[in-house]
Amino acid sequence: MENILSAAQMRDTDAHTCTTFNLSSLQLMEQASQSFVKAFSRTYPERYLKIAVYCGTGNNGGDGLAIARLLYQEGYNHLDVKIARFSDKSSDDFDANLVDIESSHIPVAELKHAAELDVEEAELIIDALIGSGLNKPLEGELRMLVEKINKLDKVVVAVDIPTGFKSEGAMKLSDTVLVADLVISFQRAKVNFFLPESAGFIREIKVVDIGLNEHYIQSLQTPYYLITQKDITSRLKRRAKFTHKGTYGHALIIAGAPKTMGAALLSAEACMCTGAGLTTACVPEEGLTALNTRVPEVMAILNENVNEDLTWKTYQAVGIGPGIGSSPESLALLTKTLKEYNKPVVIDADALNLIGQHHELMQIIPEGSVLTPHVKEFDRLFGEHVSWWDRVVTGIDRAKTMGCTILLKNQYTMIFTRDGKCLFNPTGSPAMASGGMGDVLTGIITSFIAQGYSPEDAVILGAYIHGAAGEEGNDYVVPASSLIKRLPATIATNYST
Ligand SMILES: NC(=O)C1=CN([C@@H]2O[C@H](COP(=O)(O)OP(=O)(O)OC[C@H]3O[C@@H](n4cnc5c(N)ncnc54)[C@H](OP(=O)(O)O)[C@@H]3O)[C@@H](O)[C@H]2O)[C@@H](O)CC1
Ligand SMILES: Nc1ncnc2c1ncn2[C@@H]1O[C@H](COP(=O)(O)OP(=O)(O)O)[C@@H](O)[C@H]1O
Ligand SMILES: [K+]
Repeated sequence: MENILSAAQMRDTDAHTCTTFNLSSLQLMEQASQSFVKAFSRTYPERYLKIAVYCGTGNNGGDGLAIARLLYQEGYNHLDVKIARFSDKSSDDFDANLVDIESSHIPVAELKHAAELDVEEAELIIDALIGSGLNKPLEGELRMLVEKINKLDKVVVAVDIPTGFKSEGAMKLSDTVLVADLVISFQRAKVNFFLPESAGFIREIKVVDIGLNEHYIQSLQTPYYLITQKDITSRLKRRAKFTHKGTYGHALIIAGAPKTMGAALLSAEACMCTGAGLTTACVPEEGLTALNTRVPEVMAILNENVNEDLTWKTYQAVGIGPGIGSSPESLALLTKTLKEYNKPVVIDADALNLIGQHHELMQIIPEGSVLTPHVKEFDRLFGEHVSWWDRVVTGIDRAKTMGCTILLKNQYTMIFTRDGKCLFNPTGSPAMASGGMGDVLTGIITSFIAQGYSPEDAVILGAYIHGAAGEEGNDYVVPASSLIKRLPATIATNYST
């Protein structure tokens, strides 16, 4: 997994890299600027583009000056630099790059006040006003300048971080940020890039290697990690020769009510398609014909017969919740499951809402269980939150105190682990934003647990494979039932070779 660093850790890495690689900070700035220019010219290869580079007077501004010089050398000759000099302070590396640019052919203008910005002829603006050095919300002249640039409606490419955007900590949609079409960010994505509030400020992100000391970065402690494909290939086990259905576990999916049988069908079919050796669905009698017709591979237990027909030790994994509703019978079935199945349970949807209404059930959730809320279910369980950052804080805390893995669904689904980490899943697509998708995820995770993966590994694999299957084909929308059909192939392509 890739660890995600705070702004302070990035600064620390910057200094450490200079020492260990025997580089000056100015040389590191040059490296960072070269990496930016390489990525920029791939995205915007037209050399006739009119570009304005807006620079602050810190190191982000220093990068901006070096980038302007390098772009000019690359043939981007319709380019000018505007320096927002709203204070007397400037960094040494900014000053050094200013000397270089002043001896070039690039026009440089200094703005002492935001009001001095009149017309902007450039089609594209490079934002090098402030990066990771933001120390308070934008105010005064800089805020006015950013608001003015936002109104120009130009294409904006941010250096490292958009001006005004915090690397970490709670964000508000009302914050003033220079809205970026593209952020070319240095070495690591920043935590807040993965939270939904960023959508209002950032359209696309590219992370470029600027040659920081990776060995050192990986030694840094952080709760935030990004899951990579390697984490999946290293976890997924092949189906070996001579194995049989008994090798891959028996999963029980407790789901569905007369009017929401689809949830049970989706969840049970996803469980089967993810590779559980056997899948049984516990459903109401009204759903039996649908189940037998739609997924003949899946066996059934009827809700009304659980007391006679259900033997817990038959099942290596249990998932409960999709479409069970909130009836007293569902509450009783949930309570029975949590009390009697003394191994981890995958708890989703209505089961989470029932726990939200009957908080005493929290106490009997088996150790190591998996909770898979979407945002509303998360808030019903743990209280209202005003920002996604606050949910991250709560998720980390609750997963530790409950001894459970909590998966909070989103574009970048967050997985809170029992040892206090927050893992971001990179796969998935807005094509997946349609009903039934979460029911499929429950089936997938339950299936991986039945096959012998630890609950945490099952959640990591489940979130990644679910998202990867949703991305395939780049479709406008992926109905949940179509995603299920892709699962066997998606899993196969993620095996290590
Ligand atoms: N780490 C790395 O790996 C590498 C980092 N590099 C680059 O360095 C960047 C970080 O540079 P940095 O630390 O100098 O901070 P930076 O973003 O220029 O901002 C500081 C300036 O902003 C000002 N300021 C702050 N908040 C403000 C506000 N609300 N409103 C108004 N002003 C405000 C602050 O003023 P002050 O508050 O101190 O008066 C100061 O002048 C990083 O993003 C990357 O681009 C690469 O070159 C090499 C590798
Ligand atoms: N924009 C998106 N990007 C990535 N994944 C998404 C997106 N929208 C939805 N999903 C995924 O689809 C699933 C939706 O789950 P949920 O809201 O519980 O659906 P339902 O209750 O209809 O089954 C989650 O796993 C979520 O991560
Ligand atoms: K910036």
